[in-house]
Amino acid sequence: MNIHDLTINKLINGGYGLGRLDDGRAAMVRLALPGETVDVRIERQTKSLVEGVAVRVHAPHPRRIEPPCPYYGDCGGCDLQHGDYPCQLELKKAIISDLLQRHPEPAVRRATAILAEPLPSPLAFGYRQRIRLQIDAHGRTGFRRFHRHEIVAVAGCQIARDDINQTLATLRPHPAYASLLQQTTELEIMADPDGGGTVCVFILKRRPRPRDFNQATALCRESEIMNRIFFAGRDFPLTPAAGRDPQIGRSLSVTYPAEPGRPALTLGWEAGGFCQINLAQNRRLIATVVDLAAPGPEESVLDLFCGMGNFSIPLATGCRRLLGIEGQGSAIRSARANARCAGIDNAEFRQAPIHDACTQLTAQGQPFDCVIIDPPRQGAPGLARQLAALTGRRLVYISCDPATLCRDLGDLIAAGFTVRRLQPVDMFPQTHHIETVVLLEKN
Ligand SMILES: C[S@@+](CC[C@H](N)C(=O)[O-])C[C@H]1O[C@@H](n2cnc3c(N)ncnc32)[C@H](O)[C@@H]1O
Repeated sequence: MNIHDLTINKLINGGYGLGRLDDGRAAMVRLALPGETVDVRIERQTKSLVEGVAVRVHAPHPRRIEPPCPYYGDCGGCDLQHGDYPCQLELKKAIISDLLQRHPEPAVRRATAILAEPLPSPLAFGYRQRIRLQIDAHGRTGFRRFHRHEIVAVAGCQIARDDINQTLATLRPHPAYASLLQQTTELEIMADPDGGGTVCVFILKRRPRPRDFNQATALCRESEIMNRIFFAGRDFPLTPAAGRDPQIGRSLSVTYPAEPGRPALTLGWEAGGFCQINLAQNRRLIATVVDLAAPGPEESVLDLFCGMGNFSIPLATGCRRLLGIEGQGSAIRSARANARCAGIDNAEFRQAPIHDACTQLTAQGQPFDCVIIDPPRQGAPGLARQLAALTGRRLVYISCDPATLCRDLGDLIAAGFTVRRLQPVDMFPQTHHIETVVLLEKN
């Protein structure tokens, strides 16, 4: 069933256009823009809510464009490609602003006044450092449809870096590739900027057999751009399968050249481990975090959810002492290696669940001048009081979900913080996702 002539009032978190039906129900509509009048194909509905997708636009937004990707609308990925890039930035700011304004805590609502313009990404397409393709029962590779298990087969991805698309193009005609895909559920292709090529991880249905290793070796020999192949699976760890170099190292790395006021920076991480997806924009994200944290040479810094030391390494060069905490063992190994490579000897990295580590540090009663927190999408529920106890002066919160950020800001304000700066950083062009860096100070 379709809805006709629905007016979209605004875009909300998740990238949905919000409208209201004559019967009073709210309608959340994908692929629409504010102010548009659209026909909607209903995908789900309840007594109070209808969800669907815009199938026809009668009165287009002035910044609506023809999406360049042939899979747009089918693939569940880029849900803002129908707006030009400046329009996407405006919409992302409006989404954060709307969430702040609807918060029950007046101090969160007041923070809307200091919400800065989002920092645009240097690249609006071709920026993703890695993609994860799903493999269907016929050995086709693709991305999932929106909220569906079904796969949309793709030959490439316009938001991925060129070297990733080139890798995919060289793999596709190869019989060894088709054969490996029969045993594969997911394929991750990632760029290794310093290594000058790409790395593939085949997630296998079962433990690898000698024939799989032979096929991986054949693929590496044929492809000029792919440096290394790994196998991984549910019941076995990341396993080197083939590589140009007989010593198949696990690390990938990026080097950012020196800029005025910022020394050169090399960051490495292990294949399959976390790194920010948009490496060019990551340089700006790091600069934003360092500028807001502004650690003095006599200050101590606590970096929670530190990963491979993305913020810890540049922060440690400007402070007396840094402690980084992170749950993933491979990330901690990389953080220690990154510190060694940068000649840093004032940073310590501990592998621990964040809540446990915060409880322990709070009990020790030694606050840090500055605390950095970069949690996953779920945010940091239940940590506000501990963060208040652990923070001497400044807290820098890096968030990839404005809804959980606003919830946590309410708790942090109640725990004794004031919001001083709110800087969105666009790490994910063409999608509704937005990173926000927030500076809070202890009252
Ligand atoms: C958004 S990433 C940020 C990593 C790093 N700050 C960066 O910029 O690359 C979140 C990190 O938190 C880690 N993590 C998630 N939940 C955790 C938990 N409960 N305890 C410890 N670490 C956790 C993940 O392994 C991941 O490295």
